[in-house]
Amino acid sequence: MSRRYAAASAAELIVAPATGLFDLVDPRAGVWPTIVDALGRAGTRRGAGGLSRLAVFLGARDGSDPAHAETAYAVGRGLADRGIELVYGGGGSGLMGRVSQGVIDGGGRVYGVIPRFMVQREWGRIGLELGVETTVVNTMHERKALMAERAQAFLALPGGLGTLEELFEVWTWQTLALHGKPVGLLNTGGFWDPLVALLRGFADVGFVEHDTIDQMVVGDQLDDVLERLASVAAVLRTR
Ligand SMILES: C/C(=C\CNc1ncnc2c1ncn2[C@@H]1O[C@H](COP(=O)(O)O)[C@@H](O)[C@H]1O)CO
Repeated sequence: MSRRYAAASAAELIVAPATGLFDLVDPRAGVWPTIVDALGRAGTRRGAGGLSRLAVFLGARDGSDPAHAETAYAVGRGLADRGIELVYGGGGSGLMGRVSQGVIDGGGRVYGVIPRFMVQREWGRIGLELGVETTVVNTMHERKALMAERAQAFLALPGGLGTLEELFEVWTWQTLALHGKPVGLLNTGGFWDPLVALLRGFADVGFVEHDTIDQMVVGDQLDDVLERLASVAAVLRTR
């Protein structure tokens, strides 16, 4: 628990005693990135168009195509290079483990939010690594709310039911104007093409706005996707 700030009532902050820095940081106050930047660990480049905290939703499994694991790791390295904090579900397995390992290896920042029952099942990222901050919450709902609050934009990589659930929740909240944060799909190997086609079909028959789908950033290059997320964020901010 933070000394200067009360952590979210239902959340319990795990601190890294090796640094002692986390004691002074409210996970939601944005102080942590400032401290890390001051220490010069976060790289020299600011995130594309000012994005500095990105939530990534992705599989707790690797899937059968090794390209997805490679991409997830590369995305982690890419976020570290750009000084963008990874906000994610705190897991250590599958693509979740890969992306967070990429960030750690690149010397970047990881902010994980994981429900207690997953920690008890040892699904969380193990160990207290430099640059990794983990918040343990009581429920899946609290986890998603905290991630959504912390991140400035959302990006889905390949995954399964959990990934879809997380993606659709933040996307639905955006259409309801509960937040103005952009949502994107990293379309490695055309993974998301069937979903986009399905949703375009929904729009054709009047259940989804075409604009809603057009605003979703879909691309297979991280640089391009990050730039477009930052542009959409600027547009949504003006609404
Ligand atoms: C599947 C295996 C272990 C499960 N470990 C998980 N660790 C963390 N988070 C998980 C885990 N399983 C499901 N989740 C939740 O769904 C999201 C990703 O799920 P998907 O269904 O794989 O897309 C994740 O963010 C969690 O919400 C053993 O291999």
